Amino acid sequence: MDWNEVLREVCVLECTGSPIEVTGVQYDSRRVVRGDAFIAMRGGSADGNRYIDAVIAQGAVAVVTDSRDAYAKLRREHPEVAAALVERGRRALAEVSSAVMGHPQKKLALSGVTGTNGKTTTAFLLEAMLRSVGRWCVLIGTIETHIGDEIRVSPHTTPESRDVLALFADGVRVGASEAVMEMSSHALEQERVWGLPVEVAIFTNLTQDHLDYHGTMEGYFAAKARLFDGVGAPPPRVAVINTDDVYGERLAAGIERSQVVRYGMEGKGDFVAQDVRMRAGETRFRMVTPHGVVEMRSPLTGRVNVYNLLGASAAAWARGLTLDEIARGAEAGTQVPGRFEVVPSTNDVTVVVDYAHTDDALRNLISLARELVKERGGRVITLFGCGGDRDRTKRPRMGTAAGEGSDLVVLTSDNPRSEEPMAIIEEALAGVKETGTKCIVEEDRAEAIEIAIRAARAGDIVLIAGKGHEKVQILKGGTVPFDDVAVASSVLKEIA
Ligand SMILES: CC(=O)N[C@H]1[C@@H](OP(=O)(O)OP(=O)(O)OC[C@H]2O[C@@H](n3ccc(=O)[nH]c3=O)[C@H](O)[C@@H]2O)O[C@H](CO)[C@@H](O)[C@@H]1O[C@H](C)C(=O)N[C@@H](C)C(=O)N[C@H](CCC(=O)O)C(=O)O
Ligand SMILES: Nc1ncnc2c1ncn2[C@@H]1O[C@H](COP(=O)(O)OP(=O)(O)OP(=O)(O)O)[C@@H](O)[C@H]1O
Ligand SMILES: N[C@H](CCC[C@H](N)C(=O)O)C(=O)O
Ligand SMILES: [Mg+2]
Repeated sequence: MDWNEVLREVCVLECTGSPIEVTGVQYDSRRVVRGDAFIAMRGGSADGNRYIDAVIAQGAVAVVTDSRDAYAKLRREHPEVAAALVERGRRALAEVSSAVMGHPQKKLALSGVTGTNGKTTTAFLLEAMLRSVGRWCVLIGTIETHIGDEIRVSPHTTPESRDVLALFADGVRVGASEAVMEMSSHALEQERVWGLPVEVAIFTNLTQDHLDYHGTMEGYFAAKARLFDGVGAPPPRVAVINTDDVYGERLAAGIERSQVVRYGMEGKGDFVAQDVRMRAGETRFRMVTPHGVVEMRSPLTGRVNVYNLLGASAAAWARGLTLDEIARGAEAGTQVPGRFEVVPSTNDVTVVVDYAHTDDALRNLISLARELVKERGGRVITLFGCGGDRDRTKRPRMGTAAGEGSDLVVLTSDNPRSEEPMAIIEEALAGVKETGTKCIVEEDRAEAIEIAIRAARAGDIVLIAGKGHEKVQILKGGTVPFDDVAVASSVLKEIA
């Protein structure tokens, strides 16, 4: 595409260079090939401007930067390359990518999901509902990316705008008409979603996480709330909000330019669940809405999934589905990998792998487990760890949450990343100790899983929390394959 045409759509402060053709866009020097435009972005650990010489050597024909120094150097040393100076690199990345890729975001109806917990599950459910009426979707989120029937690995929950737009373009090529995307607080803050026209925005809840990045709960809330203002795009047409959540209620009260649809279980919303009946592998409830009442049935387990079903249903309604279609789609929504996933076994111990990695999620998970073992008089054994290079203040809180509801806690590692595993464990242990619950510490996660399962008696439930679908353990020395379900499964076979 003609570079001057591209620049017409970008907020440019200054530019130089003769007309050229660009064939692609990259923000990571390692991915640049001949004919690309490179957008240099300054980040927390690297500076794209440092790679400008390298990308030119690799064949980049245009370079965009928000650094005046880098721009001046470019003009001096590489006059043959088209250069543009912009206010903000990430915004330019979205604008350039959109122009080069032919604005794929305009060809899809986009639903965006944000909140601390439940984004992945809600997105999967909404996709299932849309698919059940024959609409082809692009799904972007933590576990995997779907382009219609094709499944790809997700490097991030919410990728950079360039990658989102490339996935949208692939979706359009295979006939997708809808996109469903998780929008993490990191992505909203960094404007990875700049210029995406969100049709329906969903807010699931807000509880403590990621304070290492956002500083305070107010900062974290402000990042999530940006989805509802529109990030380089108009506000969403419909805002679907869990108003049982205090932050959700605050958010809803401040919205003026979108249609607000409230959901919850406490009777005051538009989409409300009544008469909830739950057991392992099945949840039923009556969904009362301004448009009628429908019986809902889902293979997902637990109260948190009632919320996820309500949010997805309200969004599906906003996308034009009838209540009967929504109920059929909910029934078709299958197990989300690593979310209350029961490990198959012939033992009379139930082992569940779940992605709970905040104190709120742990509390919900443990109270659900407690309800399930109540009748058979079983105990709840909870295994967890806390991520390294992530919010340290949530560690003791997670410890307390695990200790309060469980009969036995097994404390271990969960992606220590650059940190010392035992130092993370100590911080979480302080929280468990406050509760007085017995706690076994075992740094090695595979050993810890074995200890937890071997400690269980008939009728008990073992919760393996924090890693869910993840297939690796990230350690200082490198990343190694690791799969909670596979490890638990082999222990269960050994003791069968
Ligand atoms: C804190 C955070 O969000 N960091 C992300 C962010 O980093 P950054 O802006 O600091 O960028 P940087 O790594 O310093 O690099 C600056 C620029 O130099 C470029 N570069 C860098 C090296 C090189 O050799 N060549 C090169 O061109 C990079 O591509 C980038 O354009 O942008 C980078 C490029 O996209 C991401 O890789 C990086 O994710 C890091 C690894 C990360 O761990 N992110 C997590 C916290 C995250 O984003 N998580 C949320 C979900 C959280 C949840 O599930 O609750 C997510 O949306 O995935
Ligand atoms: N609506 C909810 N409210 C509270 N907790 C929930 C809810 N839905 C799921 N959970 C808990 O949170 C865990 C993660 O769920 P899910 O993956 O759907 O959330 P997420 O917001 O996508 O998380 P992440 O930000 O890490 O990608 C689940 O395994 C479960 O323990
Ligand atoms: N995607 C989230 C949750 C990861 C959960 C846990 N497994 C961890 O590594 O902390 C994050 O990157 O913070
Ligand atoms: Mg997710």
